[in-house]
Amino acid sequence: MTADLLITGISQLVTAKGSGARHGLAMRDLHMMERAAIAICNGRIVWIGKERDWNGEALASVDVGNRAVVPGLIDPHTHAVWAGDRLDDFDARTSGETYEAILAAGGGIRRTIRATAAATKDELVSIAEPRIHALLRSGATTIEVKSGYGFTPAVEIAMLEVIQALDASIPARLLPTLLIHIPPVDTADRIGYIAEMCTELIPEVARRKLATAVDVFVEREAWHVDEAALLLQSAKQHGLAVKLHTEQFQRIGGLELGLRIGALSVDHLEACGPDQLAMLAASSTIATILPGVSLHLGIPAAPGRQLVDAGAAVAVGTDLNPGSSPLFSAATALALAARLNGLTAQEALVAGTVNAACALGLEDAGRLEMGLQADFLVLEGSDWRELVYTLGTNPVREVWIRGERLPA
Ligand SMILES: N=CN[C@@H](CCC(=O)O)C(=O)O
Ligand SMILES: [Fe+3]
Ligand SMILES: [Zn+2]
Repeated sequence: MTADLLITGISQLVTAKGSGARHGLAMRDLHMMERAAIAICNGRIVWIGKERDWNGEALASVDVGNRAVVPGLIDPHTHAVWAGDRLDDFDARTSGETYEAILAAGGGIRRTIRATAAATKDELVSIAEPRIHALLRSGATTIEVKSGYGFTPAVEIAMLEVIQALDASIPARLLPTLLIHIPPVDTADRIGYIAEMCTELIPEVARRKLATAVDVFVEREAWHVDEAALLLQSAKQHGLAVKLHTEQFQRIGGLELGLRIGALSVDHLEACGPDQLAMLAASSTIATILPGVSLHLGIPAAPGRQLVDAGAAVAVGTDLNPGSSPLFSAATALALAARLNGLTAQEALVAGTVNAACALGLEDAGRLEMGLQADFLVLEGSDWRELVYTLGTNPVREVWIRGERLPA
């Protein structure tokens, strides 16, 4: 066999094997190979095995110096494109105000919507670029990015075009989601707004392939279940996958709607109750938990441990956004999931790789296997568990995408 490149000096190569989401305790089934090597051709993995078993020819080789290698992480939930800041909200919250009260008073997400509408597309690209780079440096080689700070169809489309432009200029793969975030303040306008989304925005997004999924925020201060159902049904009619932000603060039926409608994922789940665990476990919907939100807002952590024990397929994301989770590291999201949500290191790695890929409808990502794209991380240490153990510094030494190392 001839390869373009052979990666050697791998102390441990750790990956889930085989496609599909891992449910429950199967989230601990990782495959570990010591003193491994990876052969790459045209950006794809053509061989993985023990270094001593390689008998092909490689045009070049790189010795990673006795370090652990894991698949590139998948961040399945971010709002990385926004303008302005939420520092005044942060001041208010650290002085005792709640996130929901700030939102109800016209601040919070609405403040970011005003700032984002006032920015040009070029400005949004240049503000968001360093954020995506931070996620990439932290190990995320595939990143979902939501719109949702646009509000009007024109600005939502502009946000999705910004994500498209970022995707073209950054080596990470970006997956765009149309987020129908919050309703107009005036109750009387809600029905008209939903109609506009269903007849104008969603069809245009589907026609122009500007997003692969539609997400709706179900919450007392956002959309109610019957409203979300209309929006998500329209998404499905137009061939788009669906997702929900749900059970963040209140239980108002969003999770049940998500399962009924066949959502790819239900995200947040901080308020998910014990009676909902089995329902989620019996479904193919991924439970995406976002520990940065619990840390930043001081709200209860989603019951990650209970979800896994009940048999659900759990994914972890940063939820990078200015209001509820200014978390710029996918590796730290895994580290927090172990501390706040009770996942083991093994479960956290599966949650941040294969299961996160499934939350985005991707079958071909989050694993190191022959035939798949060579997206992987070389860690600083020789024991892969440092990825989930480390806090406050980057455990990721090198990020490789399509068989190429990103410049440091
Ligand atoms: N929960 C609603 N949406 C975002 C927060 C957006 C914001 O506060 O700007 C979230 O995922 O938490
Ligand atoms: Fe969120
Ligand atoms: Zn979110």
